[in-house]
Amino acid sequence: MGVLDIVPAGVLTGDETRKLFEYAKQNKFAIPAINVTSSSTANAALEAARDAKSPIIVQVSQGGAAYFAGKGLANDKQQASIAGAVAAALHVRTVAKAYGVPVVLHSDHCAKKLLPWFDGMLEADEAYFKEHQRALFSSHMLDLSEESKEENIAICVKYFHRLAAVGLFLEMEIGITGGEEDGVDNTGVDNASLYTQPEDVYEVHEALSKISPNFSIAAAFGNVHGVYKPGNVKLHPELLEQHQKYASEKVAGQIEKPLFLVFHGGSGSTKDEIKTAVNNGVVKMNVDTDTQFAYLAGIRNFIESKKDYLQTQVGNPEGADKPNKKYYDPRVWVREGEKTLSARIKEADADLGNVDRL
Ligand SMILES: O=C(CO)COP(=O)(O)O
Ligand SMILES: O=C[C@H](O)COP(=O)(O)O
Ligand SMILES: [Zn+2]
Ligand SMILES: [Zn+2]
Repeated sequence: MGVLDIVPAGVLTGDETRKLFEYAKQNKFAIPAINVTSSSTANAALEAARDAKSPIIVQVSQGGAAYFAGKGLANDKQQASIAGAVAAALHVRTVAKAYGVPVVLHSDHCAKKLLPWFDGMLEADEAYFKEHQRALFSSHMLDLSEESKEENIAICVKYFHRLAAVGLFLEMEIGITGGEEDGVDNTGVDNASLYTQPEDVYEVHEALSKISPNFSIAAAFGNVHGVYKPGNVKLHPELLEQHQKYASEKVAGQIEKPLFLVFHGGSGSTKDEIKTAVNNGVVKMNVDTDTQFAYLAGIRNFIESKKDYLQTQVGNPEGADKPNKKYYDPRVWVREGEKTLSARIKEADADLGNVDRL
């Protein structure tokens, strides 16, 4: 019995996403969520999943989606971020089945000021639903963690009705992820808000579970975006156990771990931290900074080692008349980045226990 006995290959619906997360939680593994910015990075993520024989989450941030559409486009009304998110989704949809793996197609953090981006994606989901009886994406994230708890939950509830109507899964954030995301600078936030309280997590669960079971919670446990030298913010994945216990008691102990939890800021985390998080019901871990660095590594190494083949179109150490086309063709050097990116994703799969899961 494996994941493909539960959900199909290709892009999953919200219901299928929940079934996948339920299976992952029961079997104590989690799925990496990789931020992609192009068809090249998306393909590398799918390739890693195929090689690891595992499901994958492919996601776009607001800035990543704008990049997908093209940095030359205006984005004053989020038009590039909307078009890029749709383009990324259609690309992944078109090729996912060929890789033979289940894919959760997701959008990353959306703060209050970026809601027009969310609205645009949701309109695309609703249009796609009319034609195909399923939404374009599997899932979206709302991140109202900068607002009051009341407003955060109220906005999530409002949107969750609309998401549920077209079978979408929702990820929400309560407590703040430190570091930076989409121009929201959380480097100086108060330390307490980096660690969410069990009562607050349960309040979210209570409000959202009345609408649909298809949601997850990114509760903060000292998470930080980016990789920095060790500082005073410490990751405490052991705190997540309290959220599960508190929620379990509230639902009269019918389920041991009622919550689907999400781990933001996966880059730079230790294997032990990841293991503890997964044991406490984390089903999704976001990795961006480490995969950005991994994509660079293959390209950088290629450019350095082939330096003398990349200065002129004709002429290299093998002869003044030798053509260099097979070195400067982007399919050669970008491919090197795809290989190192794919390798880093497979490392995340191993850390999360997401290997040989099909
Ligand atoms: O949480 C993330 C995306 O939402 C990724 O964080 P890192 O860049 O620290 O891996
Ligand atoms: O939110 C964190 C993700 O790493 C997205 O980052 P980004 O906004 O630079 O694309
Ligand atoms: Zn946030
Ligand atoms: Zn994040």
